Amino acid sequence: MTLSIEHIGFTNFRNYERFELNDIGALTLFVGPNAVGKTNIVEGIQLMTALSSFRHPLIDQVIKHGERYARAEARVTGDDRVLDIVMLLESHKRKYTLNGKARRPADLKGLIPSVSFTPDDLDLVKGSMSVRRTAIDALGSQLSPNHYLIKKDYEKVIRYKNRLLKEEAQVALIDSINETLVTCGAQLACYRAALFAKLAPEISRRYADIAQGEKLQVTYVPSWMAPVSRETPCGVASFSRDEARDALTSALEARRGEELARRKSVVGPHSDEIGFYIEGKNAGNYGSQGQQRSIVLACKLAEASIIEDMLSQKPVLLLDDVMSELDEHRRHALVEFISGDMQTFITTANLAYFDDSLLKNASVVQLGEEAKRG
Ligand SMILES: Nc1ncnc2c1ncn2[C@@H]1O[C@H](COP(=O)(O)OP(=O)(O)OP(=O)(O)O)[C@@H](O)[C@H]1O
Repeated sequence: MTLSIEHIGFTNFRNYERFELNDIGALTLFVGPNAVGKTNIVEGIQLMTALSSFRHPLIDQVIKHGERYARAEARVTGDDRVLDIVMLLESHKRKYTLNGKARRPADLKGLIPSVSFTPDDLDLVKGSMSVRRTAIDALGSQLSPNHYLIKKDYEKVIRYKNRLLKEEAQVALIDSINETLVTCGAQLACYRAALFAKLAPEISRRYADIAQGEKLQVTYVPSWMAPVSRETPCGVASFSRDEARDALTSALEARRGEELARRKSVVGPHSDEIGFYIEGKNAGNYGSQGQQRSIVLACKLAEASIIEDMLSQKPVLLLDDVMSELDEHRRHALVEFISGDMQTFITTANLAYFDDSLLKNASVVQLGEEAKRG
């Protein structure tokens, strides 16, 4: 399956009153000064493909100041198919249609997946554990609507449980919510573990290519085994759903007193641990900036290959101002990847980062003052 985006249009989206792009090819470069709206375009495309934004905005933040609604449309074509996807943001709600029919985000996930790479992605290695958990669930959600739905259910359960703990509700009530937590928590942990089993070796392989054979290990430790020492890697855990249910149930019982005392839920996938280790050392604590950047790049390339493998659909690549973050060698690795046949959108303030061989195959969209005014 080879679907690609042929047209995008935004109305009242961020700083754009109207932005439109037609006859989109394999590689598009958006060039312009700071604050002109380059990232806003990438965000719009991400909301139409991954159906999420790396900025995690509230709906109202995306609607142009002073307007009531925002609308984005994308025409996706390929394999004799024409898909018109529309997203409407209004009254704190986000609604999608596909060829005129209302669709839930879960129905559209994976249809035209995307991989984004932004300067904030460095937090994947340096940032808190929650950044890594969010990233794995965002990928899982594109690969499987069930991963997305279970994650949403789990988030609801954990919010409710935390409220009960905060209000010092009866223990019986907390025990009963724990039963639901075990059902969706075990399932979510299984989805994550299955995804890591594919992703971790691919990230390590990509990293070795970028970093001249250096050994990177990616680890996944479910909450019932955590906390573990972050000083030594302990692989990717593997378990069946029943094993996950039993382990989660036991851990919740064992740490019930702690949860009541701290008035906060401490066991469950929201406490799973994900780590990167270079030659056995925690890359978040000991990796150089260059090594951390290589890990992020390896993650992104691995993500793209896993999506293609699992969905038989190449993802759209969204690269927001990352060339300036990478040195010559890593830029080269990325450009080689781009030069494959994945549809790619890149933003930059400086075309000098791109060599002529790339530019001659690209369509360059100059964004200027008129874009700023919409
Ligand atoms: N809801 C909104 N309504 C109107 N304007 C908005 C809205 N949200 C963001 N903006 C404007 O969008 C602009 C920023 O756009 P964007 O982040 O895409 O810039 P950029 O071109 O990527 O800049 P840089 O190169 O500095 O990262 C800012 O001027 C900001 O005020």
